Order: sequence, then structure tokens, then C-alpha cells
Amino acid sequence: MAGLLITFEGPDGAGKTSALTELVPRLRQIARQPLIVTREPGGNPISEAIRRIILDPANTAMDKRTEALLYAAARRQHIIEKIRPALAADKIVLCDRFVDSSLAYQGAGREIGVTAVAQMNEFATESLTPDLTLYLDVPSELGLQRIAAHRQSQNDRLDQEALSFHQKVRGEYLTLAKQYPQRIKTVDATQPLEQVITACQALITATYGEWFD
Ligand SMILES: Nc1ncnc2c1ncn2[C@@H]1O[C@H](COP(=O)(O)OP(=O)(O)OP(=O)(O)O)[C@@H](O)[C@H]1O
Ligand SMILES: Cc1cn([C@H]2C[C@H](O)[C@@H](COP(=O)(O)O)O2)c(=O)[nH]c1=O
Repeated sequence: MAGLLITFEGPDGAGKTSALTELVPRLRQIARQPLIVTREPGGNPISEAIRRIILDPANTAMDKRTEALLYAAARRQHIIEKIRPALAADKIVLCDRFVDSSLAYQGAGREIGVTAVAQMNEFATESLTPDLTLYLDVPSELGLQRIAAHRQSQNDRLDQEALSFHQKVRGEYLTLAKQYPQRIKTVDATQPLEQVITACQALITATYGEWFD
């Protein structure tokens, strides 16, 4: 498949959404192909509906494997409806979270096991793998502090997890970054936001310069 798939990963509060908001218009100015931005879970009506179920703080009874299956189901629909058609049309796709989130949150955080969650996602994605993943790294304490300081609405079900859950998530991200150094590039997200954005843009254009002016 043609196109370019770039994913953004990180613990809660790392700043992916903030960085993407600024980065997208900058990249659009220099991109040689159309660029779309999307997110997981979500990105299309069915997957956004699944997102609301997964993150609803009222759903305290949700089993951890049910949760993992719902993320994979949302991902499947997202790939079929949005990501694959965009890649087939040679577009640049920036995606806020992808399979690595399931490995870190469900595999490690929920302790289902990274191998089991990877296998389930192989089925869902038919092995679609990002060309590049930018991992925004922050200590869990800082990520949670940022969310507590800024978020006005009620926290979602995952934000409410204990610090130890978020530490397991971060630990797995760091392991994945070591395991796949060609694909996963780490950005120090404790830096001021402008520096995080600059670092993301530099990594993208250094790795895939032929896609940008
Ligand atoms: N580099 C930064 N320095 C200081 N504050 C930041 C930085 N990046 C983001 N923030 C703040 O932290 C909060 C969380 O940021 P954001 O929502 O972008 O993170 P996220 O990675 O998308 O988190 P989540 O996965 O929980 O949605 C926001 O209020 C944002 O203003
Ligand atoms: C894709 C995906 C996400 N999660 C978690 C991570 C976050 O806590 C929420 C999504 O919220 P955000 O505002 O988009 O960061 O869902 C997960 O546990 N597993 C996944 O596969």
C-alpha cells in the first residue's frame, strides 16, 4: 500500500493532542501529498461510538478483555473506513494512538499480556504497521499532573486509574521503543510544547523528507 502512516503515542497527558493541533497546519504547508489527521479510538462514527462506551466512567463493570476487544474493533473499523482508503490514495495519515496504545495499556497496564494483545491486533489490522511512530515520553506523575491541572470535564475511565497502572503503561512504551528503534522515535515531552512540536516535525521530515518540501 502507498501513503504514509505516522502515529503519535504516549502516556495520558504527554501532550499528543496539543502537539498535533500545532503540527498539522505546519506540516500541511510543506506536504507534497494531502494530509489527514485522525485518532483512536475513534476517527469515524462507529469507532467514536465505541470510544464513548470504552471511556464512559460509568462502565466500571467492563472486563479487561472486553475493553481490549473493543479497542481492536474500533481500530478495525477505523482502518477499513478511513486509514486504508487514505493510504491507497497516497495521503499522509497522522493518527493519535494506534496498536502500541493497546500493547501498553491493555497488554501491560491491564496485565493481559503484550503477546496476547498483539495477536488480537494482528487479526484486527491484518498487520498494518505505522511507517513511523513518535513516542512522546513523560513520567507518569507529570502526565497525570497536567491532566489534573487542565482538564475541566470529568476524567475518563482510564485517567482515573492508579499511578501504578500508568507506570506500567509507560514502562511498556519504553520497552517498545527499545525493541523497534527504526520505527519508534522518542521525543522528550517534558520540554515546553513548542520544543516538542519542533522535535516532532524534525523527526518526520528527517525520516520522510521526500514527502515534504
Ligand atoms: N509540553 C507541555 N508542557 C506543558 N503542558 C503541556 C505540554 N503539552 C501538553 N500540555 C498540557 O497538558 C494537558 C494534556 O495535554 P494533551 O491533552 O495534549 O495530552 P494527550 O497526550 O493528548 O493526553 P490524553 O492522552 O490524556 O488525551 C493539556 O492541558 C496541555 O495544555
Ligand atoms: C487507542 C487506545 C487508547 N487507550 C486509552 C488511552 C487513553 O487513556 C484513552 C484515549 O484517550 P485519548 O484522549 O485519545 O488519549 O484510551 C487504550 O487503553 N488502548 C488503546 O488501544
